[in-house]
Amino acid sequence: MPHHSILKAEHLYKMYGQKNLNFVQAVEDVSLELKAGELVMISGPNGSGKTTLLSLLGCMGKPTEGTIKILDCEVTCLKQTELTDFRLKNIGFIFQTFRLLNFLTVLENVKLILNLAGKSGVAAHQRAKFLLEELNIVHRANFFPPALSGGEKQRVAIARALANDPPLLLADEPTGSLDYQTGQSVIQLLSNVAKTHHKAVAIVTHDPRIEHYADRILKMEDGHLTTRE
Ligand SMILES: Nc1ncnc2c1ncn2[C@@H]1O[C@H](COP(=O)(O)OP(=O)(O)OP(=O)(O)O)[C@@H](O)[C@H]1O
Repeated sequence: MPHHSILKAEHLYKMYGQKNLNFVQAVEDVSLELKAGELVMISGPNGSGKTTLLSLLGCMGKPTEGTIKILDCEVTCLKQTELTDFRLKNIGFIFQTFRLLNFLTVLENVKLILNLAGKSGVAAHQRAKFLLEELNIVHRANFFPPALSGGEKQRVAIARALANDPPLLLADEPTGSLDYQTGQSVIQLLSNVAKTHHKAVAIVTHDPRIEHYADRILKMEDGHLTTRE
């Protein structure tokens, strides 16, 4: 069962462009809450604002209006430098295209996130190894990403997202580049992560298989959430 609140967004708006000039209201009056231990799916047609909403929740972009609280921090009030540090420690991101660094090994990709958060040496090495073991990909620790399959890359990306033990995981079409079976196992993994690691996991996706694992399904249309919280 879901537990305490991890994220609370209230009356979010995001406008691109300027009024009367290539103006797009991508997110309009969205309020939602994400709790520890739950997997929430955000679905909706192309252009309905899903990715924009996810980027606001992940503090990658500032809302035009509205507030976001993650744990006890009002993130919409943080300065850019504070936000970078906050994101590193509190939010794990998973993308359709994995976004691994091809010139680093699998182990180094995970260690880098730990290093950026101030953890280094043996502790960082052991933590990265532990996560790769947990995600069943430790046998590829010294490989470079281009040598991995899509499913293997996504496992590494999930290990990296978990590196600093963030309470919030955000995934944008995490199965979009994977075949059916691999996609299925990645979804199971994310569901497991929500339950066993007590993370709040939000997934933007068109993949109907995720519905089965979702504790809640939020639907977007024209920038609005059509399912009320
Ligand atoms: N950087 C940007 N500048 C201007 N308009 C943008 C920008 N990013 C997104 N938009 C517009 O905002 C609206 C919402 O886009 P968004 O990518 O959030 O939708 P989506 O639901 O994720 O779509 P898809 O399912 O196709 O990925 C669209 O009309 C899009 O064209």
